[in-house]
Amino acid sequence: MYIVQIASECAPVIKAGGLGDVVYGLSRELEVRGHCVELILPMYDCMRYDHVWGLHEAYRDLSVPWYGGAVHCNVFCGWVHGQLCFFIQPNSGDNFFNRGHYYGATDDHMRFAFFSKAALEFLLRSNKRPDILHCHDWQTGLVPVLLYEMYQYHGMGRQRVVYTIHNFKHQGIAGANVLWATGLNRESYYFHYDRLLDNFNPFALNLMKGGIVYANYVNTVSPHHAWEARYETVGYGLGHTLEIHQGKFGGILNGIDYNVWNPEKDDYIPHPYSVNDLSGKALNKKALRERLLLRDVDRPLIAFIGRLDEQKGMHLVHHAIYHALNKNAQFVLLGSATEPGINSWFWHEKHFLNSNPDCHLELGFNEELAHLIYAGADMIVVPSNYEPCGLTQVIGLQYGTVPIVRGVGGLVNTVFDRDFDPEKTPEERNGYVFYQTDNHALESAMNRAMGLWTDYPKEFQKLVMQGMAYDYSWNYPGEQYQGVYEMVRC
Ligand SMILES: Nc1ncnc2c1ncn2[C@@H]1O[C@H](COP(=O)(O)OP(=O)(O)O[C@H]2O[C@H](CO)[C@@H](O)[C@H](O)[C@H]2O)[C@@H](O)[C@H]1O
Repeated sequence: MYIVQIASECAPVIKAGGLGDVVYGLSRELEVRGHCVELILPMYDCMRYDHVWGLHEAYRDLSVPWYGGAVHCNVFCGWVHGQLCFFIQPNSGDNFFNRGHYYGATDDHMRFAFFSKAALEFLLRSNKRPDILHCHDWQTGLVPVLLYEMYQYHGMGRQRVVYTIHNFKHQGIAGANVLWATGLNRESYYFHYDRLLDNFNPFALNLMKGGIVYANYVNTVSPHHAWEARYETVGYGLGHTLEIHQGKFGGILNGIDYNVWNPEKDDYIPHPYSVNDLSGKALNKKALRERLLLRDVDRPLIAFIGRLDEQKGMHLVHHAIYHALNKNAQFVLLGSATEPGINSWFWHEKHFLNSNPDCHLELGFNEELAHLIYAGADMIVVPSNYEPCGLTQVIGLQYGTVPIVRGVGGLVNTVFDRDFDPEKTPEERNGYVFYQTDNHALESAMNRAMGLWTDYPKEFQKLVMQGMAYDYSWNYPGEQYQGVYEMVRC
């Protein structure tokens, strides 16, 4: 099959979080399975150009209709660690992708509406006719709308869309100007409950809802979150829309790319190791301590890696730091916040804990340090409020770092409590799970993990090895996506 992924991120060239990992990892897996895969991405000024090989102009002066006129774009082409990618660079006074950041501008809905339109225009003009367009999150929710309402009449009648939702919280709320800019026009047609009208705001369009309504298949990134999105509040108002479209909605658990996340051949860690010989892990712990100026003592080291966002359970992350220190463990946090209140809160904590020899807070985005933390830590906490899939616990398992997670979303599908899991045998369990959102729930899970590390080190090592034995590669999810593509293709 010929598959084109249209997305706002692809690791490592454009990565704000897990979306980038998934777009890259899934594309590689599909290529290994013999499919032809291409990516269309925005050409941001701040992307990691050092991760693109052979960047060259592929299409000059692509004229993208926009409002009554057109925006002229150049399309560049290059390889991101073996993956062929097209980058769209608009030449307009709006400077859509020259903002010094990926997201967070007040006109994000216009930036990505433009990107969706430009991606389709590029496919049309360059005579590319993929079997499948795979779109991700609200940024590309307009692609199936434009395809079905416009582009199918220009010779793209055989293309089918799979739409993957990585986070229901951000839905792309827009006004009528999106319709006039993209040429969809007909306000009264689109401001309709059955189409793009937001389920709660009668004056707004919802781009993610458009993706759900118009795509041929819709999924989120774990089976449990697919259930939660329909029946609990984490669908952020789209539960009823999912209910209406339940026949084409499901959950496919993410994988991780074992060529990127593999302690046996990770270039970012000084001491490779494997489940058969864990001695390198202890050396990485030492290297991590040296790098972050932590003292080298016989204590467990607990980590948190992730966006500092309300989604990730910030009050519990905060409590985990102090509870670990109270219990004579060490704590390392790597994260960045876009929300100013959370940002200043954690900068305050960082200053407060700066001279503590058992704790380090690294505020910012640092891919290389993330690898060393996964390799050097003993445990990783993921106390999320909600979590569509979660990659940090899965990467943790692969690196022999025991996850301590809250039992929500994809965390339920990937982590099985060592002491209490109702379905897994003791030999199949791989971490610790708590359910409530209060400090005591987190403490009880952390205490059980730290207790095992301190009092029963052999048992702890067994748990580490059981976690490393899990296969969370793209192999199985790749097969599932392939099945979905086959189901919807013409
Ligand atoms: N400061 C930092 N420095 C370096 N690396 C950092 C970092 N902060 C995060 N990362 C990395 O970014 C990724 C984050 O993965 P998550 O699963 O937490 O994704 P996120 O919540 O962004 O995305 C959403 O999409 C993904 C993919 O579908 C879902 O798993 C998830 O539940 C959903 O919320 C990991 O690779 C992690 O190592």
